[in-house]
Amino acid sequence: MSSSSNIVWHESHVTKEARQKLNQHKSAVLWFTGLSGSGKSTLSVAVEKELFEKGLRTYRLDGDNVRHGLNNNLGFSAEDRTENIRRIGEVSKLMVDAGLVTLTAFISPYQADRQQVREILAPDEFIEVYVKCSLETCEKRDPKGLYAKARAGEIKGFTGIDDPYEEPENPELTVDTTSAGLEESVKQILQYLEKSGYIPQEGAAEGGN
Ligand SMILES: Nc1ncnc2c1ncn2[C@@H]1O[C@H](COP(=O)(O)OS(=O)(=O)O)[C@@H](OP(=O)(O)O)[C@H]1O
Ligand SMILES: Nc1ncnc2c1ncn2[C@@H]1O[C@H](COP(=O)(O)OP(=O)(O)O)[C@@H](O)[C@H]1O
Repeated sequence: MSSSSNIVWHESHVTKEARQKLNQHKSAVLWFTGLSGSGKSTLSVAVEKELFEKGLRTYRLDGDNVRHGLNNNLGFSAEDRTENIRRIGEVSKLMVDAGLVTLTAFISPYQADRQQVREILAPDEFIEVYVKCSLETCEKRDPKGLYAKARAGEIKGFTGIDDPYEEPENPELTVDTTSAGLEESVKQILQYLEKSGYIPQEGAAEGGN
């Protein structure tokens, strides 16, 4: 809920549609959600690289550039996670307005918070990608050694250990990284984006009808 009053939205002459036309592609958010270690960062980096090389205008938001800056006053309580996701949702919306394909990589453990982000965007602007991975596999990977710390009681309220993760109810896409390798998962996401008209079909003639 906004606490500001007497604020009037100032329309820009350069619209989102004009920016999309200039960029020659739709703008949207690819919202990666999943447990720590499921592969959100790895996948978003790899997918962004592919999109960038195809000539799309992209930007990636993840913990390093958000929790160390914009959200450096937030921790991991339920309230702080909700505020974290709310701000990231609003920043993503601005980026979509700027014509970018935006990729976000946050645990975003609560269904209601993800739904809230979905609702501030148009239906085809929010693509929820559930990076599904068993806790057992995430814990085995433990790329930052945080599961070991959580199990040892050195981190309290760690997602999947003693804090909840609510699985997406109706994601646009689920990639199961327990069984699939990185290349296969990237391919699955790119195929979805092609099929849904966000990027040109592989092999389609350039400038064709
Ligand atoms: N308590 C607790 N629970 C979960 N994760 C923790 C915690 N403390 C620190 N970390 C590290 O912070 C990263 C998750 O930050 P997010 O901003 O994605 O979290 S959230 O969406 O607000 O829940 C997460 O990074 P990823 O491993 O990339 O998911 C962890 O490295
Ligand atoms: N299919 C896959 N997709 C993404 N990462 C994978 C996959 N298979 C194995 N991995 C590995 O899992 C780890 C995931 O770590 P990371 O991307 O930091 O996860 P998160 O951002 O969700 O915490 C990396 O070491 C990555 O190489």
